[in-house]
Amino acid sequence: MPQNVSGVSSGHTRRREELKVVIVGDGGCGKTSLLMVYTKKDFLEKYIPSVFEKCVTKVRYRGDEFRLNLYNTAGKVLYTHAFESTSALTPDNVLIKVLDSPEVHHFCHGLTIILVGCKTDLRKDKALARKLWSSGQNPITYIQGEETKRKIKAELYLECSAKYKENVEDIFREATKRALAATKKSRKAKRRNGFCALL
Ligand SMILES: Nc1nc2c(ncn2[C@@H]2O[C@H](COP(=O)(O)OP(=O)(O)OP(=O)(O)O)[C@@H](O)[C@H]2O)c(=O)[nH]1
Repeated sequence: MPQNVSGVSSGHTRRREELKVVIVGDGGCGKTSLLMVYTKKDFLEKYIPSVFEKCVTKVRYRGDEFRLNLYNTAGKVLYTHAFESTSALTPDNVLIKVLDSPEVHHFCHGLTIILVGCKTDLRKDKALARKLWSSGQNPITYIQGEETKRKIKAELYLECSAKYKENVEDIFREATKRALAATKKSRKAKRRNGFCALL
């Protein structure tokens, strides 16, 4: 979610971009860990259910620096959208939860959605796989993740393991890239609309 603020940099007045990323997903699916590893390079094994939190970090993209406002929502209530790639959660559940999520409607209406499959390392966990099989379930595959992305009209499906710090940076780089592209698009549309209104 892009926002603009004025800033002064290197003696020149220039527009500094602020971007907003809201993370929603099931309780315990790994949202806080994803944020902690990205912002503090720190992974906690212990599960502490979170309440709504905000943190701010800076990100560099194509030589420019942007402010990333990161919002972590409480999973118990139910964008980057996260789900655990090995949980009982099926892609259809994701679809329903995403579309029904008040956070999505409140924060992300009309904006870029990235679906994230978390804890991919657990796909290799044999004990967990047995547990899932015994209840007739399977870990979610990459293909299922991609299908869900199409269903929910997300722009992108990415997978990560916060525990092993795999693909974490990529998620926020993609979020930055796509938020910037969305800003550009909406500015163009506004300019077009403004021109029409004057006529
Ligand atoms: N194996 C593995 N465990 C993870 C990973 N990411 C998070 N966990 C564990 O999963 C548990 C829940 O992670 P959180 O990041 O707190 O989950 P959350 O989505 O923020 O949960 P809520 O605060 O309830 O919304 C913790 O015990 C983490 O250590 C991962 O990539 N791999």
